[in-house]
Amino acid sequence: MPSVGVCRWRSSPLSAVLRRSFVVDLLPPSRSQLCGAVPCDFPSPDAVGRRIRLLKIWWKELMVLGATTTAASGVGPLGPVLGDFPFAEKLAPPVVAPTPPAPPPVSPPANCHASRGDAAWAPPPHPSARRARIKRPPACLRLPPPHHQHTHHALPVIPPPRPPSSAHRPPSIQDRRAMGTVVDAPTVVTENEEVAVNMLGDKKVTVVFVLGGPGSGKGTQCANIVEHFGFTHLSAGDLLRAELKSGSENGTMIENMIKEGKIVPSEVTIALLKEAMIKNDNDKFLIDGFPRNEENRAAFEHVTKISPAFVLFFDCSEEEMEKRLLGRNEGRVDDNIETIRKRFKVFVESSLPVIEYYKAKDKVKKIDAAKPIAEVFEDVKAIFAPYAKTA
Ligand SMILES: Nc1ncnc2c1ncn2[C@@H]1O[C@H](COP(=O)(O)OP(=O)(O)O)[C@@H](O)[C@H]1O
Ligand SMILES: Nc1ccn([C@H]2C[C@H](O)[C@@H](COP(=O)(O)OP(=O)(O)O)O2)c(=O)n1
Repeated sequence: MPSVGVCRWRSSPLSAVLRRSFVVDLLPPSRSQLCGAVPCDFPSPDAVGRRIRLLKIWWKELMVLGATTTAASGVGPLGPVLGDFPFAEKLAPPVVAPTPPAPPPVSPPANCHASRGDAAWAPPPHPSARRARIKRPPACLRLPPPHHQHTHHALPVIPPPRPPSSAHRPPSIQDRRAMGTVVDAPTVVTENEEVAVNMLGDKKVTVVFVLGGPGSGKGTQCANIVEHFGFTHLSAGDLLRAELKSGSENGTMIENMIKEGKIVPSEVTIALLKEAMIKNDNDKFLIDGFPRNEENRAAFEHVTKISPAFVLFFDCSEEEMEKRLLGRNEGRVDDNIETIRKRFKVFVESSLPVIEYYKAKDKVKKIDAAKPIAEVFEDVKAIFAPYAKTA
């Protein structure tokens, strides 16, 4: 049994939309493997059904991880709280079959160019991973390429995005563990949806996602875009830092995630972004540093029904980004060499797949961000020309 499960209902002050969350925290050492929240918004009977389904899947994953359900922090044991789940039938813990013995080592297929020692190759999943709800791509395509330091970020060889269908979900925790990737972000089970209406209340919005590695110059160029093209800049990192300083109940969790270079649960970041967009009169937003993983992306689409006009991707070598971050001098707790390396790893493993997702939709505009600031902005300007202010 790896850890103690803590479960509670709580009201989120962050957003009227994410009113209630079913929160499950695993204490160390499993905290880094699984920590997150299933947003439970109940606008319609359909949505209730879907949430219950998601909750069941999540519950099973917890059980498979072997979480015990002991009460901790005075918030109550998992079972009784699940029993209180409004609208839900009782969610009995699934019977978990004993894990079969590990299969003998398998060599990569002849037509797979990666070698066994290569992170790009993964053996077929252990039978315990058979619960996967998605059709798995060929093993040799499953992982991003190995993480080399000081290299440009060629987009990883990953399977093309799944077609939008409620039958397809991001890989489960077991899938990711079977793949051998680090589960660096909490998992919210979300569905791929293509329901963009781009409306926030009665305002139609244009959103551009600004992505790139830490220190690639996203914030610097966003300031230029704001000045020349009338967008409002929303940095996910800045919003999270402001939230932690505000003394919010999520403050400690956010601080720890940032210090560790990890990605904060989507519901927190999305609520902050949504609130900021609603409060602002502008209808054109640069969302900087988000979505940082597939969970961020799918949850944002699900909650906001907003799809980006395009994704601005700042491509830069790690060597250059590291130099810039170490010279940034903004007093950030995560601009130290140890956390920087972790952030690079998270970027390659979790953020590049998001860029790949949008690339397949022909929505990525890639910029060579290694050039001097003014030259980078020349390239950015060409992309934003259609949004030139007409005053
Ligand atoms: N093209 C560039 N060339 C050199 N330094 C840059 C460039 N763009 C940004 N910087 C500097 O690098 C550091 C990181 O830039 P920043 O915009 O904060 O990156 P990000 O928002 O992507 O983390 C800052 O100190 C910034 O002044
Ligand atoms: N979508 C996001 C964006 C940022 N964060 C957290 C984790 C990131 O390492 C920190 C800092 O992000 P920020 O975008 O400000 O900084 P860098 O691009 O890494 O320089 O915030 C997050 O958890 N989720």
